[in-house]
Amino acid sequence: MLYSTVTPADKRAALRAALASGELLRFPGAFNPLSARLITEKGFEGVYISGAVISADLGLPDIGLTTLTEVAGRAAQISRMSDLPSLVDADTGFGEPMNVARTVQQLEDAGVAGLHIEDQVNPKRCGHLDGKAVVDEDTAIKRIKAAVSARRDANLLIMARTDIRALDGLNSAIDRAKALVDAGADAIFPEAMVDLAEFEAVRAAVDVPILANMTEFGKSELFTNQQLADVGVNIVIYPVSLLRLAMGAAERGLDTILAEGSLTSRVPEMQTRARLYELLDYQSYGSFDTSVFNFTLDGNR
Ligand SMILES: C[C@](O)(C(=O)O)[C@H](CC(=O)O)C(=O)O
Ligand SMILES: [Mg+2]
Repeated sequence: MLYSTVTPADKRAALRAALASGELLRFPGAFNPLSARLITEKGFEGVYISGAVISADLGLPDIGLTTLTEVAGRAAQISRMSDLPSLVDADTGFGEPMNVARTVQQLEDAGVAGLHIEDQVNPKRCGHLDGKAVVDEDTAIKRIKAAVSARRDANLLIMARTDIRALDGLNSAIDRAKALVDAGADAIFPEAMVDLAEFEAVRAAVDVPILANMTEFGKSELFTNQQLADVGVNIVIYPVSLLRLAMGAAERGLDTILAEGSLTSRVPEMQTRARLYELLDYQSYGSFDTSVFNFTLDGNR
């Protein structure tokens, strides 16, 4: 009821322990706080907070227009809805290394268990689009060093994302990943890997957990959990998937009103009122005030 029963510090410790187990951790992207509850209830290991989703939610393209305040605010709203650890997309860190340091502290205060900072230039773009550009190694390292030195909880997971694969190939991605680990990164997000062999090569090159981004309509094939686990991937994200599913359903629903003059034919696809209330744990609020949950849905359609 109301909020997570686990403190951010405990979630960070739990994420560290889960990563140490070597099991593949599945982090679907929550497109709002309520969807984080669904992810939690279904038994996933973590919640991803996507920059692409936060941007899209505001009707903006994912090109670095969102502010640290907006991202930290959304990260806090989503993180507090779940007992699971959350991993937030900190894009390029919102500025120079000094800004990266502030970003880390703000996101830490928002209650996330980890965050990733990428080596793209600004304006950035989705890692699965063509025409990206990355900063030089020295700048990328400075971002990660700033992030590591700024955290107050040693368990906050600082993940370095490199977008260099799409520009300079796999060997450059491996070199950069190693340099970022040497700079203090706790984990690596090798963006836009094209096949499993590439994940395997990154896995072999670094000694820290690695993440696979199973975003749809991108450069990577959508590998199964088993395939990813077999090549030693530690975290898989489905960053925009729930938003895509929900928006697909919303669009079909709007078309149905236009075509049929009613949504009756779509009702079987909808989450019911009873299921929504269950997810909200509505009934528990009666423990504060017995007049809050004193109805049944028996008379409802
Ligand atoms: C993971 C990602 O950074 C995100 O913001 O969710 C995006 C996802 C996407 O745009 O499909 C990415 O750059 O891969
Ligand atoms: Mg992103």
